[in-house]
Amino acid sequence: MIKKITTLPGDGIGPEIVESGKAVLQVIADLYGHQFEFQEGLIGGAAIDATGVPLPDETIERCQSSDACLLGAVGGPKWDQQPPHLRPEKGLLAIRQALNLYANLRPVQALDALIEESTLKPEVVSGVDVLIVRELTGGIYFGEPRERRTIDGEEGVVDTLVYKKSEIERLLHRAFQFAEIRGKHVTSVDKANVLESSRMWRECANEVATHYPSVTLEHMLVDNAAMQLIRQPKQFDVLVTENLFGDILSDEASMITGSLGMLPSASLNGTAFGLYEPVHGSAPDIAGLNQANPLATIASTAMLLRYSFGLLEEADCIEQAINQVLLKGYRTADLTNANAISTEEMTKAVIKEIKVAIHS
Ligand SMILES: NC(=O)c1ccc[n+]([C@@H]2O[C@H](COP(=O)([O-])OP(=O)(O)OC[C@H]3O[C@@H](n4cnc5c(N)ncnc54)[C@H](O)[C@@H]3O)[C@@H](O)[C@H]2O)c1
Ligand SMILES: CC(C)[C@H](C(=O)O)[C@@H](O)C(=O)O
Ligand SMILES: [Mg+2]
Repeated sequence: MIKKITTLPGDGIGPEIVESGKAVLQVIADLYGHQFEFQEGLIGGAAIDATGVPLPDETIERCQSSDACLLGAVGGPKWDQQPPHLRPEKGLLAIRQALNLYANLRPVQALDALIEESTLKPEVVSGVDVLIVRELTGGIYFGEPRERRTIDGEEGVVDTLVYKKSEIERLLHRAFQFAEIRGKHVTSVDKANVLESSRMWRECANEVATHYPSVTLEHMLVDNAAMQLIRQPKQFDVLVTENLFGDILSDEASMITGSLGMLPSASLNGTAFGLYEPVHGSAPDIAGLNQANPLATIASTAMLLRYSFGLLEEADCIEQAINQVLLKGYRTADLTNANAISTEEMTKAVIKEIKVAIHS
């Protein structure tokens, strides 16, 4: 099987962690007899520096002509003062929109090996398995107008939250479909006590729920959800929400796992194609130091194999290898204060476990 993968390293720690993900994919290809063809694309600050724009057309074309993409992260202080259309983050938003990647899966699993590293109590964390399904191509991230303007004679600003009903419904269907094969419970998170968009979201959730009789639906206001995620995360199975709420809640939920460096994601558009990336950003504070935790990116490659290539055994193999290295006590600096290993060492440790698993 020949599959084309476009890597988009981006900025900060992006190139380091994408290198890790690529190395793991290559080992899987070698050991299982697959052929993965890699090509690279420019995005974010790296693209701005090289071409003047955060998402060159060539990058979109490369992604469109591949079976899946693996992205590192974009952004950094170097570009923070740029106008909006010349910011690295614009490249990320634009690729999500160009490829119609509306469904963003952000699984949050508490691994037994990291129970002690979580900021929450072991009994609260143990066994947590939440799938956050975040809407990724609509909402306040993309609505127009968005501008500075004079309001009542003074300097003001406008951002706009827009959703079409069909955009909400297609995402909710995905969430319910995942719940059907998981814990059969959907928590739809909104701010229906204030926002009209949330009131429509709630109506859509109620309607979509009628198509999935085996799944229970609960509505939760986002402020309460932020608290409940920390108080009792095991009450959640699938948590579905709009773009901005999903962004914030997933970073919060990462602390259940012990580190933001542990959270993978898949961005899907309803076809087999997907873009896979860690939930975290470009971590400018540790960029280039070989300190970043590569496990979120490596876990994203497992999602890539599962969702875009249907390679379930291979995906499981990567996830088990991650578990094994953590059980053996390997930790990058985000997970320990003592005896931290480097990005490269962690990557090698995972690859070694994959090889051991396949040869045993
Ligand atoms: N998907 C993306 O490309 C993405 C996501 C979030 C933020 N960003 C961008 O990244 C830049 C920095 O943002 P930020 O500092 O708010 O968030 P961040 O996620 O980059 O970093 C937050 C903190 O977590 C740490 N961290 C993140 N990933 C880590 C890893 N793999 N291993 C170890 N530690 C890790 C960082 O060192 C930092 O202390 C900004 O320009 C932001 O816009 C990009
Ligand atoms: C960098 C930023 C645009 C992005 C987002 O808000 O979606 C990031 O925080 C993420 O979670 O992928
Ligand atoms: Mg985010």
